[in-house]
Amino acid sequence: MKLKNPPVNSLSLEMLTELVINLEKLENDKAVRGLVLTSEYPGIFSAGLDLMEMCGRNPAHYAEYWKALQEFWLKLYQSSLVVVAAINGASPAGGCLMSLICDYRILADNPKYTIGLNETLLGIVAPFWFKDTMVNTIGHRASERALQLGLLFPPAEALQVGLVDQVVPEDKLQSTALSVMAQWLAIPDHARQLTKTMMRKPTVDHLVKQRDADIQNFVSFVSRDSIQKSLQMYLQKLRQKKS
Ligand SMILES: CCCCC/C=C\C/C=C\CC/C=C/CC(=O)SCCNC(=O)CCNC(=O)[C@H](O)C(C)(C)COP(=O)(O)OP(=O)(O)OC[C@H]1O[C@@H](n2cnc3c(N)ncnc32)[C@H](O)[C@@H]1OP(=O)(O)O
Repeated sequence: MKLKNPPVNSLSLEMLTELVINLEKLENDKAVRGLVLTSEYPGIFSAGLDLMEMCGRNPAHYAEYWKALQEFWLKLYQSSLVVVAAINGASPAGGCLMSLICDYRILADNPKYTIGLNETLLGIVAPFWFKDTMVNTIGHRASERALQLGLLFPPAEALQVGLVDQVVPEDKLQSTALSVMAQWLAIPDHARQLTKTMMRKPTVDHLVKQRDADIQNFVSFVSRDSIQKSLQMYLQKLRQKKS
């Protein structure tokens, strides 16, 4: 599956909705057992959540957006397919989250392709289920440091901390993803799927129990004037970078 939402594959409401529909189609197709997630645009895997969905909108919109993001996370995290992320570009915040919920992550070796949950740099806070997903991958201490500092790791550091499973030359990314997929598909589906469900259930249950409260938290947090100001300033900085 190739992410395709120019210019930076930000996760807009429309993009999240399409991703969920496509995932459902693949899940229901008996001929499909695995999925490689990559970007149509080498250089950018995904810029994460679409900041335009979180700026200057009304509470009903924020609630709808957050629910769509939860839905996407729940679908992909619980997918019965083998999901391999072939990360061919920068992968900040929601882009990193999307990689973390795959079964295996391969990052192309390019110093520009940084990955991490950098929410604090925007003056916002990664919600508990982003944090849980990261802790499940790299452990508590490394997550605490990475989350507080909003670290974006270049490939060698991402590998060292365990945020990705492999770093490979850019021209070997897709072929490596296919050989990793072959290795995972050699395991009987039912045994692998039950194991995945068992490993992920506590994290899934945590969000499912708190879903409505989490939406309310997001809406009231993002509606604050101070948060709106931080997001606007961040967007301005991104735009000024060009000039
Ligand atoms: C205790 C209480 C707790 C309560 C908690 C409750 C709830 C939690 C609340 C909030 C949590 C919300 C979580 C958010 C997670 C996120 O994902 S936020 C998004 C973070 N993303 C980023 O920081 C990435 C920003 N982008 C970049 O760094 C770069 O764009 C890039 C991806 C590295 C690409 O660089 P490049 O040089 O190629 O492109 P440009 O920078 O020139 O960008 C082109 C164009 O795209 C716009 N843009 C970039 N990123 C985004 C984005 N994420 N959303 C929307 N638009 C984006 C950029 O502004 C440019 O636009 P243009 O100038 O109009 O062309």
